[in-house]
Amino acid sequence: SEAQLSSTYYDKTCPNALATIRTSIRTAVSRDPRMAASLIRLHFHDCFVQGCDASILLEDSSSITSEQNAGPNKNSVRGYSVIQDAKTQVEKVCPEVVSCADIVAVAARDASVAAAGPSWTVKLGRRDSTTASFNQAENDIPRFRDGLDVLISRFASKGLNAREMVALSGAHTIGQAQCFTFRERLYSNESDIDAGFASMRKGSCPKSGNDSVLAPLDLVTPTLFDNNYFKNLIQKKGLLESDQVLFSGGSTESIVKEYSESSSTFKDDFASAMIKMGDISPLTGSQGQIRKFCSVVN
Ligand code: HEM
Ligand SMILES: [Ca+2]
Ligand SMILES: [Ca+2]
Repeated sequence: SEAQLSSTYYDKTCPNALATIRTSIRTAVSRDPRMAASLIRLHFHDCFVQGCDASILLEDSSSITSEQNAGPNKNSVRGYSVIQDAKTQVEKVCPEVVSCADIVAVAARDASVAAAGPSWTVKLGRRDSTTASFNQAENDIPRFRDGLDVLISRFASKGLNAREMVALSGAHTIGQAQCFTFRERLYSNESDIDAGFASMRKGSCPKSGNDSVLAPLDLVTPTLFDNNYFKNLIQKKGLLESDQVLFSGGSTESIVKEYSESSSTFKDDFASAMIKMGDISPLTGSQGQIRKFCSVVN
């Protein structure tokens, strides 16, 4: 008899929670448009490690080995301070009521809306962990060199099917990636990369050069949450190997094609899949705690 998340969870205890978070996220995205992408990714990397429990926000301490230093996160995940800023505003109106985990989930939705992506009703009532798992962050978060079968099984182990995985990967319709994440794909003489696209990207990502130079994950509409990501894949212009592998002769090709032809199908499925991802093993009831500061256990 586990407690369920509910969209009305704070209606009585903090009626202004959602409006307060929204204002905070809108301000952050208007200052730095890329933050919309970064906040969606932050929720993903939280939920894939111990569930959606704000474990990713905990910093190193005597009792915590931070997930922030794990391979997929280090010098890569952004937005920690944006979440803390929203938490600070929420604490002013309702101290010690709203979890950091819920703020991350709401921020991801508000970020999607800010980038002209879909909206959805966020379920609430997650509590914050008192632990983090560096090892799970190393082992469970998908990697950019993963093949299709590995990707499918990683998502399956979190309760998400292949169609949901393809929809969620559509988050790469916005945001940026560093050179080291796609360099091998550019120089490996693969047949599944468009030659013109490869030579364009080689310009700013030479064989031996600055690893951290950025390129847009969607070359056509990098700040707009649309279905162009899927059109790119059909043209062999996916940036990461883990992007292109979704349209490379495997079982997910028909889903990519479907999303490339219907923006509304993609957006509806993305919203549903984000709700399902937000449901990954939440702490509820008396489990965990409501942190006072998102980066430390009370
Ligand atoms: C399918 C497996 C996935 C892999 C292997 C993957 C990998 C990556 C990598 C390597 C980057 C660039 C990081 C960097 O260069 O610092 C990135 C960026 C990003 N990822 Fe994913 N990702 C996956 C799925 C997802 C999902 C499910 C979401 C969200 C629902 C997501 C959202 C994003 C966003 C929005 C960015 C851009 C972030 C920014 O600009 O700050 N990704 N991803
Ligand atoms: Ca987590
Ligand atoms: Ca786009």
